[in-house]
Amino acid sequence: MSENFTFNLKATSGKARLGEITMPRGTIRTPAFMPVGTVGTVKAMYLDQVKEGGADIILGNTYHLMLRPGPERVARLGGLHELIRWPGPILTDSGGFQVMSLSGLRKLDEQGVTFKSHVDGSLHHMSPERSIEIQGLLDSDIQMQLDECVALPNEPREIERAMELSLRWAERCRVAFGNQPGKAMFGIVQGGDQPALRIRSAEGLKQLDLKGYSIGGLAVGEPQAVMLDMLRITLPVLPTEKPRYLMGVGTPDDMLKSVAEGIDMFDCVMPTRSGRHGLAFTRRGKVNIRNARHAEDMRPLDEQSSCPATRDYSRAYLHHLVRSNEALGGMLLSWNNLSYYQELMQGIRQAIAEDRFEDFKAETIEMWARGDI
Ligand SMILES: CNc1nc2cc(C(N)=O)ccc2[nH]1
Repeated sequence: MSENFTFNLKATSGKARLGEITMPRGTIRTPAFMPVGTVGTVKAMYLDQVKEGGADIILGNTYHLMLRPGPERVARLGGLHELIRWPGPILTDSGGFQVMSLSGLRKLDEQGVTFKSHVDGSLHHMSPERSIEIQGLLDSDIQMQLDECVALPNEPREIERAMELSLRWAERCRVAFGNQPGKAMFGIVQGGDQPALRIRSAEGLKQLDLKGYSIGGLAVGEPQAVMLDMLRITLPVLPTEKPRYLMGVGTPDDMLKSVAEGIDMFDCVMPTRSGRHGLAFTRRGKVNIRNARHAEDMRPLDEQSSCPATRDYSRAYLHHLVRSNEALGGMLLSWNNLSYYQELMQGIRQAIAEDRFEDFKAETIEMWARGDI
């Protein structure tokens, strides 16, 4: 534990980095995968399971929490950690991405965004300052600047406009965040698939001397090769002694290749969302448990796993639960998938510690290439 936010780079293997973020609420082993706790719950999971499964930190979505239960109410109830009973670090996004993807966006200008709630149609305005205020009311440990993330492909002029606006909002968020020793505010690099804009965004954020840097504006429809190219362009510009967080990513393949470029933190709804839809992630690839071929297969997903959902339940039973739309189906597969994601992150950290990450990456991708088993 530390009364401050510190990042300790412990080892490298190529460009892959092994590190630790220490904060008052706990230590985050990096590379880290952050389960998404959208509205104060990692869907279909008990947070004890999330913790025991290896997660050091979870993510909360500001957009959802500001609409329900509301930031002032969460503050009255003692903050998000108290409310949801998660004692470890929580990272909150700014709300910007989901305002633009989920709400009825009404207006976006220099001051911020005005939008209609997808819950009850009520009108809301969020400025950079209000986003930081909300994240403070939630008692968030790592807070994100408000930014504008544009979809790809897109016009370079539009990408540039959104990137420059996000840079100005980063400065306003930095001022609004002030000085909170045990907490951090991360800037978000934008710039789409335009190398010069990515560099300008990263250079601009570096001037703000932030505690960490997110790579935004990716995993929004572009090919994986474009995403990786943007990492190769952006990461060398950022300070090596600060953590880098790739937002919304991703599949095991995405994460392995992004760690190889120097990413330290990930978040993605993939393991939980796909678990609820019957897709299991295992060491030997994906298993679509809805497929009829599992109907009488009494093998577990992986008898060698330490996760009860993976080791103790037959595919036949999982198939039955998912086909019957039973809640337990999504619960067991979410548990399996998060367990696999954390097992993968632990394998990544161990491989970097032993300077054999490239081999680990190749072996893991090859195991996956064999596909459904
Ligand atoms: C699922 N893909 C994804 N891309 C993201 C980009 C951002 C961003 N702020 O640029 C946030 C969340 C994101 N999720």
